[in-house]
This record gives sequence, structure tokens and C-alpha cells, in this order.
Amino acid sequence: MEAHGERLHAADILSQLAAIGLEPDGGITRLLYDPAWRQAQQAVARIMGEAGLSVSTDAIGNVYGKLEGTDRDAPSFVTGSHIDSVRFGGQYDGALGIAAGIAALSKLKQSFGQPRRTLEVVSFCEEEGSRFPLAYWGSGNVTGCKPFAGSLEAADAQGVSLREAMAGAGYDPSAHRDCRRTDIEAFVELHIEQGAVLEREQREIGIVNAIFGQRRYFVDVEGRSDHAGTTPMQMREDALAAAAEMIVRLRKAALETGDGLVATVGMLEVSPGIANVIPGNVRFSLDIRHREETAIEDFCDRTFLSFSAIAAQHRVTARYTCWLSELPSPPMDAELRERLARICDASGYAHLEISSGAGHDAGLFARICKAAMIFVPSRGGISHSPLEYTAPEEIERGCDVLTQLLYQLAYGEEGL
Ligand SMILES: NC(=O)N[C@H](N)C(=O)O
Ligand SMILES: [Zn+2]
Ligand SMILES: [Zn+2]
Repeated sequence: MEAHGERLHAADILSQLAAIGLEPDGGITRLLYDPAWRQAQQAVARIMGEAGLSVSTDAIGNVYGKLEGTDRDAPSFVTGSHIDSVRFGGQYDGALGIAAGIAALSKLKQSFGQPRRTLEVVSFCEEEGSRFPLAYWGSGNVTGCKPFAGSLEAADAQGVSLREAMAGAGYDPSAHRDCRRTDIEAFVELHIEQGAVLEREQREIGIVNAIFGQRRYFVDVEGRSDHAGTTPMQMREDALAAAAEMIVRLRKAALETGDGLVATVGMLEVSPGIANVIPGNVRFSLDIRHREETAIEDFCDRTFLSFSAIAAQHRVTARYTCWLSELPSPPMDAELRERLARICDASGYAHLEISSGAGHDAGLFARICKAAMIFVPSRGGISHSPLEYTAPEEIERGCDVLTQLLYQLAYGEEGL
């Protein structure tokens, strides 16, 4: 599809966003409601406005750009992704889907004017779970899929509650349920693959069929702080020694389980964290994923049994707190997947069906409406890292597929 006049490119929007939250040593950190996050959402709103979309922000900071259709009463077709990042993340995760959505709507408006059906692009405020012990704060509230009971009291690593962070960013903490939307017919998300399948199989586009489930826990190991020089090895209640054994056991169990199950410890806090003191307390994170809930359940049960046995051997205790339990998504919409495959075939883009080990906002939408995901390749399969990279021409192909699908849906014509 070619547009007339000056074209807005997703890669250019992405570079503007990539300058926001950039760490001095590389990587991007944009955490929910922090200054970089605010700056990024303001930039998104500005770019949406410049693209000729009508811009609005909901009660928790999700930013929408709308291209209203002539059929005002019909539900919308929505595209987009999340603006937040992990700490020291890459510039493509989340932001690409927003940039692609703005570029797609801009191009459609420029080329074809007002659609019959309303199109929207959304920049979700939070998906990663990297500041507070909750995730999908954006799409979870919009879809109404997440109970978020007690979530406003959740605290970040500095002890700031979500309630305080929201108020500090200018949002009314009690209004988060006002964000719910029931007028969306389909949600389409373009995202980097974050894995190496497309690259390995030499395909340009991934059409996602399903998204894995995941659980995240805190494991708190409690022992006793004591003197590193005077406490005999047999008398110690060393929380770190126990935690280290648990982590090694976890990796071994995940490898033995196989079948695509993955288990990760990405965060470890040791207290008091002094060279000549036996650690009395350790907290570490646990992230477990699989395509089937029963496999996750079974693995967690076995893991905690083995952790408790290790704790007993070390005369320490272990507590397990689950703060995210995301079921595997329902399948992505079959008709949208077929449309995407036809678009790729007609455009000469090599494609394949793929499942996602990463969680996505689209997984929540699949519970309330039609949902689809378009993946573009990630170089070396690397993501959640400053090394994340997708080439401009790969971005263009992904955008083209997204634009064609939105055209079919909103302008009611097939086969561009
Ligand atoms: N796309 C992602 O990286 N999503 C999630 N935050 C995750 O899978 O951890
Ligand atoms: Zn991510
Ligand atoms: Zn993401």
C-alpha cells in the first residue's frame, strides 16, 4: 500500500520514543508513572495528534488515538501495545506496536480518509510488571480481565505504593475501573518476536496462534544473621546458601521437565548483604511459563515441595507469594489469522504460525473479543536487553501487514 504525501514511519516514531528513558550506559527504563514514563506518554499523545488522530487519556494513563468511523455506533478495531519497559530493556518491546499503530492509522487516514468503522491505537500504560508486583495494569483494566483486588497498595522496591505513584503522576487512584471498554470488536497487536524462530526459519512475519501462561512468585527465605568468622558451618541458618541450592534445583527440574517449560530467577535480594555476616534473609523472584496451565501447576507444586525440603536441611523457612498468575491465552482469532496469512501471501512475505512464550496485552483481549498478533523478527532472538534489534525493513513489512488488516476491517474492502 502506498500513501500520498509525507509518510509517517513507525521506525521514526520509535526512534523518538527510544530517546525517552535512555540509561547512561544503554538500555531503556520506563517504569509505570515514573518521569520517563510520563514523558513517553506525552510524546505518544503529541505524535498521535500530529498524525491527525483525536487523542484522549483514560483514568490510569492509557493513551488513545482515534480515527472515527462513519458508523459511529459500531464497536472499534483497536491496535497498540505497551509503553513501559523492563529495567535496562530494549527500544522495540511494546513501543514498536504503538509506533506501528500510529503509522498505520496515519497512512490509512492520508490515503483513504474517514473509515466506515472506528480505528484506534492505544499506548497501554503498563504490561511488564517491572515496577510494582502486578502486570497488565493497562490492558487488565481496559478488558476488565484482572481483579486487581488490593492492587493500589502494592509497593515498588522503594516502598512507594501504586496509589501514591498514580496520584503523583496526576491520576485518581480510585478511578481505575472506569477504564473498562466493552465497545471493542477486535484488538490487533504488532510486537517483536523476542525469540529466534522467525530468524531461524527465515520468515518475515509471525502470525501468533496462542500465548503461554505464566506465574510469578516471590520466594522469601528466612534464616538467621550471624558472625561469618565464629559460627561453625554446621550451626548456620544461612538463607543465601539455601536459596542458592533452590535456584540450582529449579534449573535442573526445568531442564528435566522439558516440553517448552521455562523457569527463571531474575531478582535476588540478600540481607543484610555484608561480606562478614551470614545472610539472614533472601528474597528471590520466580517466573514459570508453559503453554498449559496444568504443567505450570504441577511444576510449581513439585518446585515448592523440593524448596521446602532444602529449607529444612538448612534450618531456614521458605514462603511463597504468587503475585501474577496468567492463564494461557485462548487461541488468537482464526478468521483474523487467516486474513493475516492471505495478506502475507499476497504481499510476498514469508510467514509462519507461532506461539508466544512472552505474555502480551493481546492475550487478555482474546478473553473478551477477537484478537490477533503480528510478530516481526528479533535479531538473535534477543529481547529485554539493550541488544534488542529489528531492522527497519522488517518493521516496514510488519506495519504493512497491520495496515492492510486494519484497512480490510475498517474500510470494508478486501484484497489491497
Ligand atoms: N512481551 C513481554 O515481554 N511481555 C511480558 N512482560 C513478559 O513476557 O514478561
Ligand atoms: Zn517485555
Ligand atoms: Zn512487550
